[in-house]
Parts: sequence; C-alpha cells; structure tokens
Amino acid sequence: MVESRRGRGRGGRGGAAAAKVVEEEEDDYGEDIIRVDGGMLEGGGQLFRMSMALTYLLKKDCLITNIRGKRGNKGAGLGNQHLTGLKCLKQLIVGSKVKGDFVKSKDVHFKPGKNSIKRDQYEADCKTPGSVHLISQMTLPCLLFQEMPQCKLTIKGGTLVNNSPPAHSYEHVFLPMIRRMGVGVEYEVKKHGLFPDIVGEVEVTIKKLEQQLKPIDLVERGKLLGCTVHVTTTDKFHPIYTDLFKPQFTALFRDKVSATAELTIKDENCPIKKQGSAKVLAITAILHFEQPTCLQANILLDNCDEARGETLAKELIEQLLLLTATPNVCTDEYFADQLLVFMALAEGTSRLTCKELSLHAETIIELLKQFVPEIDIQVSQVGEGEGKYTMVTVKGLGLAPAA
Ligand SMILES: Nc1ncnc2c1ncn2[C@@H]1O[C@H](COP(=O)(O)OP(=O)(O)OP(=O)(O)O)[C@@H](O)[C@H]1O
Repeated sequence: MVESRRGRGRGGRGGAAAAKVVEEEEDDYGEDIIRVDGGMLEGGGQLFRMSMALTYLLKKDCLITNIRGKRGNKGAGLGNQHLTGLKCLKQLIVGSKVKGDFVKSKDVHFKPGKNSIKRDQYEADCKTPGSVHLISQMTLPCLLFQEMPQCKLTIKGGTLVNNSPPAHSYEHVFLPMIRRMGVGVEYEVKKHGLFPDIVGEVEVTIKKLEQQLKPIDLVERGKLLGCTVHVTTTDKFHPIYTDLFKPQFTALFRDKVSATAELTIKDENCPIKKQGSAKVLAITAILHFEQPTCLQANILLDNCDEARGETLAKELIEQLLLLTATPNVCTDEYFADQLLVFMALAEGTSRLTCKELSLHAETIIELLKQFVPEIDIQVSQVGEGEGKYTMVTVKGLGLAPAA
C-alpha cells in the first residue's frame, strides 16, 4: 500500500525493522514518499527493482520494507544482484541518497530527489552469476531519462541463469519489442556468465530519449513464419545437441507446431569458454510471427546430466504448443510483466495479450497504481473456453524526456 506520511501511523506495516528505519530517518520523509510493502503479491526481487526504478522515473522518494518478503526467512532481504542494481542506480543518479543498501537488508529508503542521471558510463559487478538482465531491468528504463546523450553500462554477472531472462530471449525478443517503442539500445554479450561460478559480462548502451516513448499494440500476431532455436552448452554437452537434440527437435517441431515454418537451429556454443565448474545446457526457442511479434520458451539446466538432455526437446515443444495454442497471444508470461513499465511511461494507449497474467505482471500493475493512483490500466478476458486469453490496456503517462 502507498500512503502519505500523514495517512499512517509511525512505523507502518513493515514491522519492527521498518519502524527502525523510520525513526532513524524521521526528518528525511517528505509528503510525497511512497511506501511499498516488498512482500505484497509476488513479493520478490522484481518488486524491489521496479520500485527503485519508478522512484527515479516518477521523482517520488520510496521506502520499501519487507523486501522479498515472499522468499521465506532464508531468502528475504537484498541479494547480491538486487544490491548491485541499486548501487548502480545510486551511482548513476548523481546526488541521490540511499539507506539500507547492504546484503540481506529488508528495508531500503531511496531518495533520488530531483537529481538525474549524469554519467555516461558505469560498471556494475555482481561478482557472482546474478542475472545481468535483471540488473538491466532496473536500470534501463531509468537510463532513457538521462541527461547525457547515451550511457554505456558494463554489467558483470550471469547471462544464462535460472528464473531470469536468458541472453537470447533478452536480445531477440525483449529488446526488439522496446525498440519498437522508441528505445535506443545496443546489447552485446562479451562473455557468458553461468551458475555456479562463471561471471560473464555484457555491454548495454542506452540512448537518451529524444521524445516520449511510443505506445505498442501487441494484440495480433498473424502467421507463424519460423522458429529459431539457440542452444548454448558448456563443452561437455555438445554431443547432446548435435547427435540427439537437433533431430528430435526438428521432427517434433515439424510434426506438431508447423510443417511450413522455417526452423533454424543456432549452435551458440562457441562463446562459452569453460573456466569454472558450470555444466549448463540452455535452450531458447523463439517463434517469429508476421505482425511482427515473437514468443519465446526457454529451458535452462544447471548441472545437466546427459540423460536429462533426452527429454529437453519434448519439454520445450510442450511450452511452444501452449504458446501457439491460443491465436492472438502475443507475449509470453515473462515478457508481459517486463513490458508493462514501458507501456506505462509511453505517450498513448498500449495493449498486450498473453494467455494468463502472471503474478509478476499483477504485481507490477499494483505497484504502478501505488505510484500513480490515477493511472488507467485495464485487464480483460477475451474469448471463451480453451481459446480464452488476457488483454492488458495501459493508458501511458507520456513521461517527457530529460531536458
Ligand atoms: N525463463 C524466463 N524467461 C524470461 N524471463 C524470465 C524467466 N524467468 C523469470 N523471468 C523474469 O525475470 C524476473 C524475475 O523476477 P523475480 O522477482 O522472480 O527475480 P529475482 O530478482 O531473482 O528475485 P527472487 O529471488 O526474489 O525471485 C521477472 O521479470 C520474470 O518475468
């Protein structure tokens, strides 16, 4: 819940820890502070990251308590990746202030004030394979509203790690979608980062917006044109890809998904130089449609053994079948939540369709409403029975670029 200082008692719902922060910083709180319960709905890292990004974008200080409150006692509080993102944002926004920026911290008070992003480069180092794309999730929307013409972020961490966008989906599905909205972004994987001990590196260069973001309309996809499958493995699993996976996938794809769509399988093995103990097999399948839009499914196995490789193609095909079963679904469950913030910032009305709204997406919608109570976001169900899907319509705020 977001309430102004006046609207609530001392300490608020964050419990004892939150009360401590409040007491320590009594004088720091303005009328406009947004208070977020970091354990609401999905209650994980994404809620923290987007709270911090919206704090800068909407120029409202934020106190987030109970960070990652749904991750249980062991997981709660800031992890390495979340902290690296926060420090990156703090450094980029010259003059901003932050309290609670340490590992395991459950409360963070972030005060960008009226300060803006004035650095044209920064290196964020996770020191572990924490997801570089999740650090980018927090920083990229902010960097659109920077003072410099562009900013080059070097992010060190994981590029193919579980529960986060894998490199190929990020590059070939997510970035093209936001480019359509006017985002100027270049992305390059310098080295893949893998669980448990290979720290990789990407370079993301983001251009300052010259005009407001354009809305996007992702409600029709048209004919399936083709499927690209990116297979990345550490050396040991190369034979699975060549001898077993490729023919199996080809057969299943032709049989069940489309007999005419073109199938391209890309061996992405080369960029991985084995340095640690990682035994990763990462497969991302991207379906390309006419309109244009892309749907993706991915599988990532840390600690893969050869027997597991045999069932992978079938698992991936199941995911692709689910994605293609409902006509007009244009985003998968993951990228729907990641697009919402851009839609909210754009000038005009954006729409997206997905099979079902994920809890991550519901959480972002709730967070946006907390930051901007008057924002107009409608969620509706379209169709019936098996063909039913969800449409989200967002009337964007039309945030103006930095002067
Ligand atoms: N397989 C996937 N493909 C694409 N995006 C993904 C995938 N898995 C997760 N994501 C996206 O990554 C983000 C994960 O957010 P989440 O809060 O779960 O992560 P986190 O920072 O690791 O925190 P926590 O450890 O608290 O879960 C979401 O935006 C989600 O949509």
